[in-house]
Amino acid sequence: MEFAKGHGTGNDFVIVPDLDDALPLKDAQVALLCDRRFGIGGDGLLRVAPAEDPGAEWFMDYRNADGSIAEMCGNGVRVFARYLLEHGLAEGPEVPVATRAGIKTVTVDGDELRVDMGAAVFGTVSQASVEGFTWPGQVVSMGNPHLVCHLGDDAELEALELFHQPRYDAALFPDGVNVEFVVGAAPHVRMRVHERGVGETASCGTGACAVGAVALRHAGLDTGVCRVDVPGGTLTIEVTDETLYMTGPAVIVAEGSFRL
Ligand SMILES: N[C@@H](CCC[C@H](N)C(=O)O)C(=O)O
Repeated sequence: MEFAKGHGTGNDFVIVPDLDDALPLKDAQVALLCDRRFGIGGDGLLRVAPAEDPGAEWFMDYRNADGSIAEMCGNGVRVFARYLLEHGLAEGPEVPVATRAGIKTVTVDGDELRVDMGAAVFGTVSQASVEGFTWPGQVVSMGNPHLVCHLGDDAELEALELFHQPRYDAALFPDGVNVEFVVGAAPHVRMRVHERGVGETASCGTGACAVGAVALRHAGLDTGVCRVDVPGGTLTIEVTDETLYMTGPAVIVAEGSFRL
């Protein structure tokens, strides 16, 4: 089986080209491919399959490292577009990608890629707990679910123990949730994230979108730009009247074959 490996701000993915849609991967196969000791290793897997939607040629079949399906992956869609561009499967500068959360258009922006992610949808206020500490959290949908919690300072963010899934209101999130922990205020915030179906990762694109949108809203801004630092780098979030753009790097680091 051919594969490639890529990452966006340290959020890494196994890429499986399945151009004839002949390789529907089972959960256990995805988990093996993403295993860092027994497989290739990745926070998730991107299967490149033909799109059914006429607005895009390719569908990003995104799976979390545990094999579970998620609606959307912000770093993944940039890495997916980079793969298409490098393999002559798309021409650019605009690359429409079909996802479970609709078509996302990725645009080449110098060395980086900019994605029209669609507007953030704000929900209720809930809470998340880690090791007996509880923070209020803003619910945000970027196609997939997020809970954005603000912490007091950098020391509190550094000290956070994210080996385990933060506790959350399971009635509100029956399918689980990605939890972001943030310090700072717009136009510049820092975050760590615990991803549903993965664990703590070096970055989460949809999480950074949710965090940037919340930071701008806290600053009383309906539109604007917010820099979001993640452990693996920096993503830039721009909120306009119509939509939300995320800009950041995406690189392919390896290609090879794997015995499944
Ligand atoms: N890392 C991703 C998000 C991947 C999906 C997430 N774990 C979920 O289950 O919703 C990103 O860059 O957005």
